[in-house]
Amino acid sequence: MNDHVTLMEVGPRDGLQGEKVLPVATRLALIKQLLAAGCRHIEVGSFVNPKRVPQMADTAELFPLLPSNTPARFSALAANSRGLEQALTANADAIALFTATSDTFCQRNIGMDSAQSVQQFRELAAHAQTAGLPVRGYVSTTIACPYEGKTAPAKVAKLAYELHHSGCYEVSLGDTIGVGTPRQVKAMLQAVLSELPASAVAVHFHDTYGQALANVCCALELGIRTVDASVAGLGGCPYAPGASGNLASEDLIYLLNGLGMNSGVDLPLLVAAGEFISQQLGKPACSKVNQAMRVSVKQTHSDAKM
Ligand SMILES: CC(C)(COP(=O)([O-])OP(=O)([O-])OC[C@H]1O[C@@H](n2cnc3c(N)ncnc32)[C@H](O)[C@@H]1OP(=O)([O-])[O-])[C@@H](O)C(=O)NCCC(=O)NCCSC(=O)C[C@@](C)(O)CC(=O)[O-]
Repeated sequence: MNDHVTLMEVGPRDGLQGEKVLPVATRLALIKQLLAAGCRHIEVGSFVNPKRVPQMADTAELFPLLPSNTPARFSALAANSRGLEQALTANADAIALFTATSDTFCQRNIGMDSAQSVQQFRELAAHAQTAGLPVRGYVSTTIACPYEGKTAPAKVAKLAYELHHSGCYEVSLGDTIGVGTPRQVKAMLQAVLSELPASAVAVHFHDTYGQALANVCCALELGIRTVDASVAGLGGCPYAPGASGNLASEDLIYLLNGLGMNSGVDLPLLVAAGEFISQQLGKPACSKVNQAMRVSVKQTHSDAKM
């Protein structure tokens, strides 16, 4: 059994896109802390319409400031050909492209239906590969859509197959509004794994109903070894009403450590990164691990006073 699990740290993109606008220097400081904690796959930002997602407006300024002497891979999300050109100019290490099972969600998010977005996806993926840029694909609303309801697993499998065959090295399956439970997630993943090898699949859970870690266990049992998560549990798609933050990276690493699985990520340093960004946002970190550690630190301090 392969005991290594890759954390795809999406906090600087998926996490921060749903929070208040932060300066580039703060986004950079977060990324440096994530690097120090051992994160090696970081989605740094997105190249989209800044009027629609102002939190990601300065991603082009952020890229040249990233450390160059690191084994980490810095990726960016793009929603159209202009975004792809920006990612190429920025020398991103990889590009993340996006589609969803739901026409309404696609329309609200990128102004086209699912079939049109797949067509655009193929064109962008071909262009990126010609330019030597690895492509990661997202399929959103894999369990349910906030506008259209439940998603059939066969629909997810068909889309995942199409993205994989358009050249994605990996397809990340998003439970965008975090409603899935392990039974539904298992059915969806089994459908996808009948078309794609587990090595080409990642999972991306939001934690709206507290099911994200249970769903990760389900994915691990099925052989999937890449998990997206966001430091401090930040985030959520601005076009998915009701979606709460992503699975917190700290909680994921705590789980993996407990299972004896290696991620290469240092939990205390990751917790520090979560505390840092939460302070910048003026709110407590959503991660259970951060909350537990704050309580135990307070307890130690009050014990010391006695
Ligand atoms: C797709 C677009 C860009 C189409 O953009 P549009 O606004 O729908 O229409 P447009 O193509 O006519 O462009 C309108 C304006 O945007 C500008 N524009 C257009 N493209 C760019 C660009 N790349 N960079 C900078 N500016 C751009 C363009 O120049 C124009 O400027 P104006 O004339 O009004 O001044 C837009 O709909 C958009 O930005 N959507 C936001 C998409 C987004 O970031 N969604 C959140 C990420 S997806 C997600 O979170 C889910 C995921 C991946 O995490 C997985 C999961 O949880 O399931």
